[in-house]
Amino acid sequence: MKAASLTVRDLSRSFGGLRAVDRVSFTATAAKITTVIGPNGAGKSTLFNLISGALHPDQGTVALNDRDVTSMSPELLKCAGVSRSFQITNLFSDLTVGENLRIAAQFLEPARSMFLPIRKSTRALRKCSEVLNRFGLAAKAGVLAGALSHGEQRRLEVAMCLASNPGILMLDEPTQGMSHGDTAETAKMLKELSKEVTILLVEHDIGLVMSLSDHVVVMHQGRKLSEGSPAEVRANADVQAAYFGHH
Ligand SMILES: Nc1ncnc2c1ncn2[C@@H]1O[C@H](COP(=O)(O)OP(=O)(O)OP(=O)(O)O)[C@@H](O)[C@H]1O
Repeated sequence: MKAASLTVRDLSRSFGGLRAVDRVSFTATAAKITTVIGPNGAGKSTLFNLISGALHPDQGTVALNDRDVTSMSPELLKCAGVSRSFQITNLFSDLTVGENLRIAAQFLEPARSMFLPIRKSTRALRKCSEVLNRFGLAAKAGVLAGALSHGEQRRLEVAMCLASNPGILMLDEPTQGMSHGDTAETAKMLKELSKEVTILLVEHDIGLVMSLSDHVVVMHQGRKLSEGSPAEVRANADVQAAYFGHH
């Protein structure tokens, strides 16, 4: 799929009396990196859950290109082109790197291919080898996912998201727990990927956010406090007070 744009309008969700996400609107432009930031409890994960279908909004819409995808199940959203990785490691640790990718790429095949020998799943197999090479994992194809380093596991998660050929890739803290070197390498890879797939991130590492993002959405207490280029957001007085903690 070609890189898609994602537009969120007036999205809201409460838990009891708490408005975790309060009328948030923004657009993740096609083939760009948009990052959602904000202090703990700002509503970033809830927003991601609303967009990716894990939670239903009380109000508001989510559109992929011009198609309304509000409240679609995560499975249908994946068919529509939204692929999401999670903060928690989401791999089959007893399967090899290649097998994990094969499962993710099987999505590209018609359902009936489940009953055919694996070698007949040519699209999935081609995608696997492309993704293995691209993510520098080809030499590890036969290694159990559980035996990879933390950085490699996170890389495999992103690779698995991409194996379904999405139009938008949603990543929740893709560099969490990574070494400095792995973080830099992942940043480079994401920048490269963003030429062909729209990327929507939640990220805490503010240095990374500023160097990597094309567009930043700042949340605070469920609301969108500000949005703009990294430089615009950094210069915004409200953001400085609420997020960076100075006035
Ligand atoms: N399932 C839930 N039930 C009740 N309250 C919830 C639920 N999920 C989130 N909240 C509350 O909604 C608010 C926003 O939480 P959310 O996890 O979306 O914030 P966040 O910005 O992702 O925080 P963090 O950076 O710590 O992950 C918080 O006050 C949280 O306690």
